[in-house]
Formats: sequence, structure tokens, C-alpha cells
Amino acid sequence: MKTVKVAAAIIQKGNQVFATQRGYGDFKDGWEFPGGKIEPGETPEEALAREIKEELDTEITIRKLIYVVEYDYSQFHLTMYCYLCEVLSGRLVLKEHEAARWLTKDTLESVDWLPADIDLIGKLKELL
Ligand SMILES: Nc1nc2c([nH]c(=O)n2[C@H]2C[C@H](O)[C@@H](COP(=O)(O)OP(=O)(O)OP(=O)(O)O)O2)c(=O)[nH]1
Ligand SMILES: [Mg+2]
Repeated sequence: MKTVKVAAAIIQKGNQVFATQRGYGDFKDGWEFPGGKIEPGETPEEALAREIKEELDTEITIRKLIYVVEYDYSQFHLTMYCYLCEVLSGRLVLKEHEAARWLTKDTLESVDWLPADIDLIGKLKELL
């Protein structure tokens, strides 16, 4: 099966993290952490900075890798590097997503996460 490598940003502000709702494609309306596919020649961190600029018009500070998701979708295997980040500059403008929410430990499960994110959400609950 094909492996898709993705970098995702868990943008943290105090005890909250920034979740976004997909605005198009196969997983439309599902909730995720912003980010996207790592292109050939890019490090995961480079891909992440580029994706967050494209998707949210925001510069981030990437703090650390906190989790690597490995998940089998029917069409591909997903490897997703998840980084704790902070906003450096910019206003988190939704260029591609249809909605966004700041979630706390207590509201983390109030949105409909993509299937691959479920284990990560459990881990985040411990962390927040
Ligand atoms: N960004 C992101 N993608 C996720 C998450 N969970 C999850 O299963 N995915 C899947 C959905 C997609 O199949 C893939 C990442 O794709 P993406 O659509 O964000 O990639 P991209 O920004 O490069 O967009 P595109 O140009 O391919 O449309 O990973 C998540 O939390 N964040
Ligand atoms: Mg994306």
C-alpha cells in the first residue's frame, strides 16, 4: 500500500489547541490538525512551516515532535508527524478550512476527528 507522509501542527495557546475542519475533498467536514503532505526534498518541519503559511497565513514556532500517527486508511497508509507549535506571527486566517475551534482537555472530544487522529487525541488529553 502507498504511504502518505504528513506533518501536522498542534498549535497551542495556554491550555488550548487549534483544531480545523476540512473544507474540501474526501474527508470534507472532518476535524484535523492543520498541515499537509511532505514534498520530496523537504524535512517534516519545512513542510509544516510551508503548509501553515499556505493554510492559515501564519508563521509558527515548531517546539517539538510529540507523536507519530501510523494509520491504515483503505486507500493508503498514513504516517503523520505531529508537532507542538505556537503562533509566531499572523492571525490564523482560514484559507482552506471551513471552521476552526480552540479546544481544551475537556472539549477535545467535542468535534468529529478524522479516524487517524483518535489515538493522538488520547495522548493530548494527558498532555493538556
Ligand atoms: N493535515 C492533516 N491531515 C490529516 C490529519 N488526520 C488525517 O487522517 N489526515 C489525512 C488527511 C489527508 O489524507 C492527509 C493530509 O492531507 P492534506 O489534505 O492536509 O494535505 P495537503 O494540505 O498537502 O493538501 P492537498 O494539497 O493534498 O489537498 O492526511 C490531520 O490531523 N491533519
Ligand atoms: Mg492540509
